[in-house]
Amino acid sequence: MSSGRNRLAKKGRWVVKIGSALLTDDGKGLDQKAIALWVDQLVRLRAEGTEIVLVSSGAVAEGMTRLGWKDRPSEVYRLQAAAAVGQMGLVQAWEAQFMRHGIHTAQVLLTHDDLSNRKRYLNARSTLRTLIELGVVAVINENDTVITSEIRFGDNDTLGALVANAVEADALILLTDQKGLFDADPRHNPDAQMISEARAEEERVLAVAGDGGKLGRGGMATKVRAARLAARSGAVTVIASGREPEVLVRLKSGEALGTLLTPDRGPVAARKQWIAGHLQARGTLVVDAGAVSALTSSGRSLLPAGVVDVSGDFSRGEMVVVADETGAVIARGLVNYGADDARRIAGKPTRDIESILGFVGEAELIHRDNMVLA
Ligand SMILES: Nc1ncnc2c1ncn2[C@@H]1O[C@H](COP(=O)(O)OP(=O)(O)O)[C@@H](O)[C@H]1O
Ligand SMILES: N[C@@H](CCC(=O)OP(=O)(O)O)C(=O)O
Repeated sequence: MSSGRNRLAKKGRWVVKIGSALLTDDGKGLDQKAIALWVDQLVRLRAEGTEIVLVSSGAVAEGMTRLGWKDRPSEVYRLQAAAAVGQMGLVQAWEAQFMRHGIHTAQVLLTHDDLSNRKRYLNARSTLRTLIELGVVAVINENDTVITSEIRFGDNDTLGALVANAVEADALILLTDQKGLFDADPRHNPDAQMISEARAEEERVLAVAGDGGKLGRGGMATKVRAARLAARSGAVTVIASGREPEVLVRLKSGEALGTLLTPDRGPVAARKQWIAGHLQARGTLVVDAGAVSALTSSGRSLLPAGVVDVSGDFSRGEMVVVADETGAVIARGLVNYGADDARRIAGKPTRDIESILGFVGEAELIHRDNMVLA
């Protein structure tokens, strides 16, 4: 088994994204039988220790069916209205199927901005991680009411990748209506061959990926781009057919189904680069010797108690530098509290956060997962 396939066989966290064509049987209405079968598989994976987050498309397609529309409208406001109608059916279908197994689901509607803006990213991340801890399956879709470009291009693949980044998933599984990525679009080239495994960054992989079908979807191009995004936090991506019997369970057992797209870096290195890469530091937290040792020797999160000084003007989710009392930079990370709140809780025990601020966002000022040591 290749090392990428091997990663799928381990316990881990999967983001499973199911596309519109599959969910609605190519626009004919929600395929309840297929949904029941995917849920049975997801429940088995969970029982074996895999954590699952679901990204479900299909709101526009289901809304069109419910409203009796034959053709996908080009007006964005009509697409948004259709999505609002269809989303009702979508969440009902997932909830009913998971309830058969006594598993709670949660509806989460997100935009790409929510996962790019640092503050909202941290908020979405905390909610999703809490749902995972509670054993609830999040059913995520785009918040189509407030977005325009994503709905025009029909792209939940990117959303799946951003979610994979946010929850630090080990794998992003893109279930679609083809067996995988072919070296040419099989709708137009009957001789096209499937690519079983490649690096997400390989040029040829993006070069062969074409657009989607009549439901106005992103096609393979958005899937390959999603794999590249997912690779930023070290996740592997699989593009596979949701119609393949037991596809999820078989992937988990390491079977070489679909196309596996692998990251160039391991999860830790990829994530560190992602945090450090694009952001400018907005402030500095000066920490005492105890905190320096907790961060550098014990790999701990930064608690307010160890902070002796806060400078700069930053908001929750922005990047700050952590320095020791001589000014040497120890780490960088995404801060859980804005500058004013950070100043008020600096030097205080975590248990006092609530009485000082009137709420507790997080116990840490910077969680170790959001921190890169210098
Ligand atoms: N190289 C390729 N290999 C496989 N499918 C391709 C390729 N290029 C384009 N496609 C098209 O991409 C479609 C899947 O993408 P899309 O319709 O957006 O699905 P989903 O709704 O599942 O996201 C396939 O039906 C296929 O026609
Ligand atoms: N969020 C919208 C559009 C998403 C979409 O079409 O994505 P996909 O079918 O996965 O390429 C929906 O639920 O219909």
